[in-house]
Amino acid sequence: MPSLGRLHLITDTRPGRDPLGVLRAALPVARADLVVQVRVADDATDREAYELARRVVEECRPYGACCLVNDRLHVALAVGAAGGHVGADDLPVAAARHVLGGDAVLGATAREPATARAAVAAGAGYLGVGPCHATTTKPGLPAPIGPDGVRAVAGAVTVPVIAIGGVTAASVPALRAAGAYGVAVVGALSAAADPAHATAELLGALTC
Ligand SMILES: Cc1ncc(COP(=O)(O)OP(=O)(O)O)c(N)n1
Ligand SMILES: Cc1ncsc1CCOP(=O)(O)O
Ligand SMILES: [Mg+2]
Repeated sequence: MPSLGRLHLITDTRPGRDPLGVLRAALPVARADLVVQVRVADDATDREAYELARRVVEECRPYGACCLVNDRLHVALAVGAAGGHVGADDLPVAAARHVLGGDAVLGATAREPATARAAVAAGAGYLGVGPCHATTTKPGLPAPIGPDGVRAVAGAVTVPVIAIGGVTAASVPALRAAGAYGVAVVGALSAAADPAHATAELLGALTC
């Protein structure tokens, strides 16, 4: 199985955003280093999630980039995505692994070492850890854990840790130094004036 990409682009489907446009800008720059997580609003229909995920899988294929689907694992299976990501309000990790099968990529959200270890024991292949920094992208999140929180989780598991929440190219070095394997971003690419350039900056920070 190819190694997990280090830059996770999470789709931004809020009004005024252009998730496929951002993806088309990022793909030629990041290629197989890119993981695209299809994330739609909670009130989006399954059909809307399916149509977006289907197009993301098609766009990713020529570049060898990996497409994951957030929360809706039946959509992941339906479009032939590489896997999915689950958190506390979604299927439990063991159930998600059962649904996706042993070879799929499965990520789980964790903020603390104990939950991180439990998620890995239940079948998670990577962990999304955060919020690392303040973000307005998702309301109602707990307080940011910062690089120290990332260090605590990364020290407790052997699977890749993907730092999420308010991540910018400027914050990547400290997160990497804390043990993050990669980062997941919404706003850093979706709100960028030049998403291709922003992708190159994030990748540069991740690989130096
Ligand atoms: C890489 C990554 N990490 C964390 C999350 C958050 O997942 P979750 O806690 O289930 O929240 P929602 O994204 O479903 O609102 C993620 N999606 N990706
Ligand atoms: C879905 C999610 N879970 C924790 S932070 C976050 C949103 C991250 O978005 P941004 O990169 O714009 O801060
Ligand atoms: Mg979720």
